[in-house]
Amino acid sequence: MSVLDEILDGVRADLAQRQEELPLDSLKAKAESVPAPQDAEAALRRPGVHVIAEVKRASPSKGPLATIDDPAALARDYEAGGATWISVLTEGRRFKGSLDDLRAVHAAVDTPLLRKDFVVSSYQLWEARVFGASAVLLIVAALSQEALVSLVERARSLGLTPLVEVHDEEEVARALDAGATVIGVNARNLKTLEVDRDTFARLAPLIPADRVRIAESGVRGPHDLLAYAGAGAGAVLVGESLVRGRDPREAVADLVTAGAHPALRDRN
Ligand SMILES: O=C(O)c1ccccc1NCC(=O)[C@H](O)[C@H](O)COP(=O)(O)O
Repeated sequence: MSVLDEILDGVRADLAQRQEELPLDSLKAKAESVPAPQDAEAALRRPGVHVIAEVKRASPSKGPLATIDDPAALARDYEAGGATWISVLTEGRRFKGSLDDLRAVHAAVDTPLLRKDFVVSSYQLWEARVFGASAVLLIVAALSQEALVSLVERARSLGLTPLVEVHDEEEVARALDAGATVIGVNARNLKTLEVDRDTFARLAPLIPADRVRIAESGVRGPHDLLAYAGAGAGAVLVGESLVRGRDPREAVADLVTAGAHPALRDRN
């Protein structure tokens, strides 16, 4: 069984429990009192190469990364550093995240939030909406094409920006067929968990320039942002190097400064 399959088994079990505790109709009723999400895609379409900073405690590839007792404080640092989006991992078993983290971060910052999880059901989109996300991750490798198309449409109908994640040529074609306008190329191979930063340069030419192209994983500092930008990235998604670093605000600010270089400004 692949790592992704193992993660998905746990996600489905946890989801079934939450659905039992709070039926979909009750969840939908909660959404009525939550303000509309921000236009997260528009934020990424402003000039420059954007930084998506991730609240990430642990991962299947590295195990524990950082304690993060106060995700809201970390998110405030990311916002002060100039992050365009903040990604909040909500998967509990392997990444040690939670919807409570998303709620806490939402209460603390104005920056658009990405619910970073393994979405397999529209129930999770409603959760994302209720807990304050403006965007959701949809991983092509985790979904049938029918489910992907349906979740992209449903996310948009809830005002959420779908970030559709791909790992190879076939998945790029599936993302485009599903109508994805924000596409993330994850350099982390979900079978081996190895990071190959060249994946973005290989796949980016297959993604039309009118889509937002996000380079995910393996960003260690401004030099990696600039390399991804040179290959066509409009944004980078960064987790480990920020949560393990000495000063997350400064680390985000350094990336944001690199992404705002005049040579990169008019590319989006
Ligand atoms: O990070 C992992 O080990 C991982 C394993 C299996 C599926 C997804 C995984 N990571 C999710 C991510 O996409 C990253 O958290 C994100 O791109 C940030 O990457 P990094 O800056 O390398 O922490």
